[in-house]
Amino acid sequence: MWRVSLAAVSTPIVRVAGLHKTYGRGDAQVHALRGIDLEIPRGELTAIMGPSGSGKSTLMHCVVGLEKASQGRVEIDDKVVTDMSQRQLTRLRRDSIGFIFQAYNLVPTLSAEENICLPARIARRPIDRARFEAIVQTMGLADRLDHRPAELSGGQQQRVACARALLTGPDVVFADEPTGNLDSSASEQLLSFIRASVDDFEQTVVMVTHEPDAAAYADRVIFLADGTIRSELVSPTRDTVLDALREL
Ligand SMILES: Nc1ncnc2c1ncn2[C@@H]1O[C@H](COP(=O)(O)OP(=O)(O)OP(=O)(O)O)[C@@H](O)[C@H]1O
Repeated sequence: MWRVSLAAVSTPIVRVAGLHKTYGRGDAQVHALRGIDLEIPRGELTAIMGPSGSGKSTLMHCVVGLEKASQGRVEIDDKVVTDMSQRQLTRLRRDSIGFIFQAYNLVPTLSAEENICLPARIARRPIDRARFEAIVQTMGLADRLDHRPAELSGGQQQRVACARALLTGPDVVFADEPTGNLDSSASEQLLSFIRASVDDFEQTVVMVTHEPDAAAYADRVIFLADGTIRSELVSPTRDTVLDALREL
């Protein structure tokens, strides 16, 4: 019997159409995004790559409504983000989206466990203990849960940030250079975990990265240059990513 993956048959979780973002006016105007059309499949890891200034962070910020698009439409799970009020955007980010940023944004006075559980507590959701245990075990954080962020290594702090983003099983997790300041072994651990969360929990993850090794963990890579999508790779390897980057 044919097995069809869920990602292949389901509708995209994120749809972007005709997205433009312009900063400033007159001589100081910058066209950060110049008409982006994009669909992010459910249950996949998508990487976004491109040179510095190509619009990667702007794209991610416009998709989650942290920045207001100048033109165009963004939908997340059929909800039109570009039509939402600030209040609706706050609720969307709280209930449906997980974030992993390079600056880990952990609360310094809270323990690792309290940090991981914080978004669930803010959203007044019960903690799924089985999922918590599974995530903490896979992340190798079980013996660090009582530690405050300052008592953890950079890699451990980033894994706490990752566990925090995944605990509630959000519709989609956005990660902005999640391995940016980790050494190679900490990077591999984190990417393996992100990969496992996609494979085992059908989590959807969108990750901005500069690193071909990190992009090779993805199901597909979108390449940006000068605020437009230049190319796309499915089932990337380090070498095919390097080739695509050279052609940008
Ligand atoms: N708040 C802002 N005001 C003015 N210009 C901005 C602002 N944010 C970004 N830009 C400009 O928009 C363009 C795209 O920036 P963006 O940060 O999205 O690029 P990026 O691909 O994420 O770069 P990097 O890889 O260096 O993080 C750049 O030219 C940048 O200078």
